[in-house]
Amino acid sequence: MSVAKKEYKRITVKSLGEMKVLGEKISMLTAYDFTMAKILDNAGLDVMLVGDSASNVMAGHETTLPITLDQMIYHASSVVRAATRALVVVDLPFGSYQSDPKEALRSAIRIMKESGAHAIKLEGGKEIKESIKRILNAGIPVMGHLGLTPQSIYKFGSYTVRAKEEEEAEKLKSDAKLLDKMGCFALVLEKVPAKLAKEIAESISIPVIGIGAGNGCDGQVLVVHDMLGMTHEFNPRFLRRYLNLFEDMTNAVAQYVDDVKSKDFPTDQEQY
Ligand SMILES: Nc1nc(=O)c2c([nH]1)NC[C@@H]1CN(c3ccc(C(=O)N[C@@H](CCC(=O)O)C(=O)O)cc3)CN21
Ligand SMILES: CC(C)C(=O)C(=O)O
Ligand SMILES: [Mg+2]
Repeated sequence: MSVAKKEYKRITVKSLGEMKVLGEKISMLTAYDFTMAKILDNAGLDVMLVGDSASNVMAGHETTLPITLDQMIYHASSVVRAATRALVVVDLPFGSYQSDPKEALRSAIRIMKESGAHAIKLEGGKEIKESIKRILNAGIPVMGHLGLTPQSIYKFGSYTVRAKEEEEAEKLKSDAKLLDKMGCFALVLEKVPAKLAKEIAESISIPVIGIGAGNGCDGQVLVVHDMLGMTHEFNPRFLRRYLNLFEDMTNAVAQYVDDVKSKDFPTDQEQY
């Protein structure tokens, strides 16, 4: 069966729902800064996620927990300035929404107001139901995130595959249905069995965007520095590397160091 491919001038949360219906897979990557976001937007990426993985990738922290709301807004505003077509979604960082629904809404409003982003994402299901409701009631589009939820790493103790056991799988399915029913526009499923992710994608109306969740999802997301091969020590099975930039950039910088030391750079043509 062939499906009509639609050209989108600007991706909206509605476009993603249409893509699911048309069977057009959704492409999403993280973005944390203007220059990278320009490249992603220009390349035709559908969704740019200002992930709290900036805590690891940008700031060098071990986990996503330390990054602050102010820091997320700084990254998000840089990405928003680069986006002409892509939808920009921003992670609510750890500690900015778990206390109570009012705090969650305040944090979401700050992101929308101060960065100009189009939507927010937060981790969790039933436990944060009231917070999600409040944010949705304010007219802010919400993307869910279930499965491996890195903000709860100390509860689980490792980054292993989630929902392999029946009980956790049932909770995941019911959380996914809840997020769909409440009116979230999409859902990220991280590191869960492909069969389960496919079953969920087929049983809910909103797009399911997977990371390590198999090809039955309605879209895929990766951390951009991982797929470009800049983070050479991060090697999960779900990661496909499209470049080996760690190596290429190391060689380029080493060459520059050599050229400066050997006085090869700058030449007459490279000075005034
Ligand atoms: N660079 C980067 N990429 C990511 O995908 C990412 C981050 N940072 N930071 C926040 C979260 C953490 N994420 C993770 C972290 C670890 C694995 C993982 O598979 N780790 C091990 C296996 C761990 C285990 O099985 O115990 C691996 O194979 O590398 C997956 C996603 C996804 N996010
Ligand atoms: C891996 C994606 C889904 C994420 O939440 C992040 O980059 O923070
Ligand atoms: Mg995140």
